[in-house]
Amino acid sequence: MSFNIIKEISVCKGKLYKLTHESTAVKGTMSLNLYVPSTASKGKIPTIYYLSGLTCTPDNCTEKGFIQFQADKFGFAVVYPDTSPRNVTWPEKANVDTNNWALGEGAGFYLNSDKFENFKMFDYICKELPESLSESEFGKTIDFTERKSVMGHSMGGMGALAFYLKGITNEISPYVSCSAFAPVANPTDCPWGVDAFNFYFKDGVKAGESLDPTLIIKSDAFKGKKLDILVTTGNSDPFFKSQLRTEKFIRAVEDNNIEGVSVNIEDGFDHSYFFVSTFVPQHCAFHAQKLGLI
Ligand SMILES: N[C@@H](CCC(=O)N[C@@H](CSC=O)C(=O)NCC(=O)O)C(=O)O
Repeated sequence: MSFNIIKEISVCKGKLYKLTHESTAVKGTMSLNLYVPSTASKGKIPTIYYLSGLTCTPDNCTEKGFIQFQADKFGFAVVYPDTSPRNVTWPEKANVDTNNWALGEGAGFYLNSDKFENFKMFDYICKELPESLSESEFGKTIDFTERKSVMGHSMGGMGALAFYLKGITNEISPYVSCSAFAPVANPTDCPWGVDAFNFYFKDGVKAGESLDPTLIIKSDAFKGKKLDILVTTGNSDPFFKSQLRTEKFIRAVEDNNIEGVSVNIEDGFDHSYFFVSTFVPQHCAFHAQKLGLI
């Protein structure tokens, strides 16, 4: 077994596994949570990967997202990865401000840094993690690699959108569907994204363009495409104007005549897990339908 089971917890009708494993991509020990639902289905159980936001560990959404109820209802497994490598030894000359919660640990931005060797979260989430999870290791047969969808919040919403779109163009193994809560939708044009790309890439923001959902979706490769994306953002989110750039994403979708992308701006909701958990049932039903579970 390549994963250490730190804890097995009864949650809803299924089991939550708190896991660690040694990652080659990030050159260190990574933590994650896995929820295995109660489903009695004979076929393989599909998987939703949940990508968290800035400052999160695998536990934030596990404890406050209430996805487990939906996983039992529809019959999917949920993988909650960490948001960065941990216990990083920074090069002295990098002069990293470890008090900045939007960079470094907890803020891996789902990219492959060419400045810091541990920060290869793109490779870790898209390749190493699904390929390392063995389908029969956790008591049921789970499809971690093919019948899979991706969901994320904020920085993780950016990751979810970028990964899904890169799957469509066959740069990585594809996801069936994508949903995002308050995603950082145009990171090359907001302070979190600009700071992160300048921090992680030698070429700064230019190198970040290939991970920017708004820039990807407005490219010729997506003209007139039919996609399966659901985005929900609250208009009382304190980051709505300064960081999320939802309106730029909507315009890119419209300008490129893309179908199958729903963006809902919900009145009065903020950026917290009160907001996320409110819309989790809707997002899970969307994925369940696309994954053929309903
Ligand atoms: N410094 C604050 C704010 C950090 C914050 O709001 N993080 C969000 C994601 S923001 C974009 O990626 C989050 O998910 N926080 C965790 C939670 O459980 O709410 C702080 O440290 O709270």
